[in-house]
Amino acid sequence: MHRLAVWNYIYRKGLYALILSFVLQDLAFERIQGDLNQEVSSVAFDSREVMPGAIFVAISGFTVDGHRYIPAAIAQGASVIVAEQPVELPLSAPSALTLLQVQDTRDALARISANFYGRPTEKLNMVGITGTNGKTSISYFIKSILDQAGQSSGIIGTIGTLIGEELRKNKNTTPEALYLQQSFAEMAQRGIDTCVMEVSSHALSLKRVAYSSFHTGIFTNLTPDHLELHRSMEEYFEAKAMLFDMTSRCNIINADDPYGALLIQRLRTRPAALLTYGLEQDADIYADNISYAIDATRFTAHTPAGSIELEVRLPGSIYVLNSLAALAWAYASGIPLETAKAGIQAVEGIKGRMEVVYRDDHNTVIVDFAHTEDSLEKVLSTLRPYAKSRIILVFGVYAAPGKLGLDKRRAMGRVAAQHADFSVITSDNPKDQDPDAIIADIAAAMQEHQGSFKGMVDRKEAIEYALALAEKDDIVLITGKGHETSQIIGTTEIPFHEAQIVNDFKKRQLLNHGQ
Ligand SMILES: CC(=O)N[C@H]1[C@@H](OP(=O)(O)OP(=O)(O)OC[C@H]2O[C@@H](n3ccc(=O)[nH]c3=O)[C@H](O)[C@@H]2O)O[C@H](CO)[C@@H](O)[C@@H]1O[C@H](C)C(=O)N[C@@H](C)C(=O)N[C@H](CCC(=O)O)C(=O)O
Repeated sequence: MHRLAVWNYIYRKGLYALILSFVLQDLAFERIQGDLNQEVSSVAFDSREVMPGAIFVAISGFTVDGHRYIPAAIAQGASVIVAEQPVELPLSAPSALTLLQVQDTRDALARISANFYGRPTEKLNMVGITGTNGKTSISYFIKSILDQAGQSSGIIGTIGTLIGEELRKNKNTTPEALYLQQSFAEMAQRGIDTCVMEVSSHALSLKRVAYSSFHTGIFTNLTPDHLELHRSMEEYFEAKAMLFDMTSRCNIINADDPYGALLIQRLRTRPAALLTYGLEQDADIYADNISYAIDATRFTAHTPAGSIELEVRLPGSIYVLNSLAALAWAYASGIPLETAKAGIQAVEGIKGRMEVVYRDDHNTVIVDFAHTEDSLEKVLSTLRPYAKSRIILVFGVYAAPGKLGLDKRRAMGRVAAQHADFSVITSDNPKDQDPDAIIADIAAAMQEHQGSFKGMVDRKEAIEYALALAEKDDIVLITGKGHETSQIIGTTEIPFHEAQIVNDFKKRQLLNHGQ
């Protein structure tokens, strides 16, 4: 049974008497038809997950209209329908069915889910992290600090939802409101103190985190990404800024980022405390004496509570900044600096973040999540001082529509041509787009900028080609969204494990050389 169904089942069979009017608290309606005093068993926004006695919330989606599935939801046993469009109930609908019309069903889903699970964020120390880059590593650093401090934590983000030792995969970085509230409730029920979560701009715009309360908000930076949803950088910024309307205790902002500086101005007058971090001395938490090596970055971190020497086992200034954000959070939470230091230093590597997946006397192979021109440029320029010879890059551009997609391919091609010594252009979650056409667009941009490259549609073959090409002291860098555990080609999700492909190839290579 789906885990949500199990959870809903527990609620249904448990001590909770969930009366509809209780679940609908603080929700405004445009139309009410039916009984509000009935018991409800569960909440669903997907007809395929409806259980008998469920509230079905119809979402007008980007691909299909959820209102179309109301008859299916009723057939599955839904006893309450929440819609944002006028709805004609099928003649076969039971007379006891309640129909509610609201202005915005995404907003209603968030409110209903929070009420259904007992407003669990009020029982947790909630830390929300937003920004284009750095969210995942900051959440790892904070979790590790909490481990050192002997406090329990849960994580929600790119890696999935981690509750105790159990890691569940998420469809989205920040899941839909229903799944979120369910996870929060589970954390609260298990006595977890702190929930550290990545809050995407999609989640903020699409109200996935509405009616959640956060003690702390952290802002990392803003660079062009997801402009297919937000249309402009201003809109993207305003989406991210929404998190800070929900924070009650502390806002921690990267002062080095221009959008961070803008946010700092805006947050100065808010009741929540404001802490800034950055590489410049005018930030509240800052770093100096930075020394970079491929295995570790060492620096002195300064906080209002004193200074400490830190060693972060990840290359580049970006991880100095991300560890400063975690340090700022520890300082704001009253955690001793030595405990924070131990926590930060205990993080040995982060999946998909400059992750060294293979290293021997000849080569280093690194996998990174970079999938925007800005992050690709950052990763390549971070690695450059460490590269004794060439950087061979394997990359592609994930499916993005129209002009936006074309601009992205051109920009990524330019960055690769300017910063890598050789590139293998390949597929990166092309979804329903033609991978050959994507590669051709990138190749044209690389040619324009005098880059050396080869195009290969099959990502596995592309990785193996780059590995075979690598000579002594070359770094092979594999970037993109496809580093996760699957690729989406057409509508099929294909399992894909880059670290494994690299290690299998290297094993074969060693065997072939008789070693
Ligand atoms: C653009 C976007 O955010 N889309 C999300 C949206 O999809 P959608 O609106 O297209 O949904 P839809 O397929 O049209 O369906 C509409 C409704 O009909 C329902 N339905 C559908 C079929 C059916 O048989 N019965 C039924 O009831 C669906 O459950 C849904 O409620 O609602 C879906 C269900 O909640 C999400 O999974 C989906 O995220 C997709 C997978 C996605 O790729 N989102 C990305 C863009 C995203 O959110 N990214 C951010 C940031 C990532 C990062 O930078 O880290 C994230 O937080 O992940």
